[in-house]
Amino acid sequence: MSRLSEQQCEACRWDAPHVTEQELTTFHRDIPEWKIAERDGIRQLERVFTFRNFRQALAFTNRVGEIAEEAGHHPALLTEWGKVTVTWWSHEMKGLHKNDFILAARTDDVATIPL
Ligand SMILES: C[C@H](O)[C@H](O)[C@H]1CNC2=NC(N)=NC(=O)C2=N1
Repeated sequence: MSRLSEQQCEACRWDAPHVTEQELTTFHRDIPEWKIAERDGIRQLERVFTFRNFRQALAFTNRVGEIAEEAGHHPALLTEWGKVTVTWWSHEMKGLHKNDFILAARTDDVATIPL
């Protein structure tokens, strides 16, 4: 199987399958820095990225915005001085779909490109 970040997102509908516990464990190995959080009974992937200042945090936020628009799948982004909190989940299905792991892996990829 190719790396998670290179896999394609599938159309995500409210009745799409949530990741199984086994898939979750497997996919998580590709994105070990991401925390699996639960808010209001909805599982989410969350990671905090740190930067030297607000401008860099904002530039990274926009990069994540670009990959989200390309995929038609959108995260919650909290941009602060020197840090961005990125949270992925599938709103329509109220949980985690493989798409979230793919986008988390792509987020890690864009974070390695110098700003
Ligand atoms: C119509 C449109 O494709 C949907 O509303 C998309 C947009 N982006 C989305 N992003 C995420 N993370 N979850 C969704 O369920 C979702 N739905």
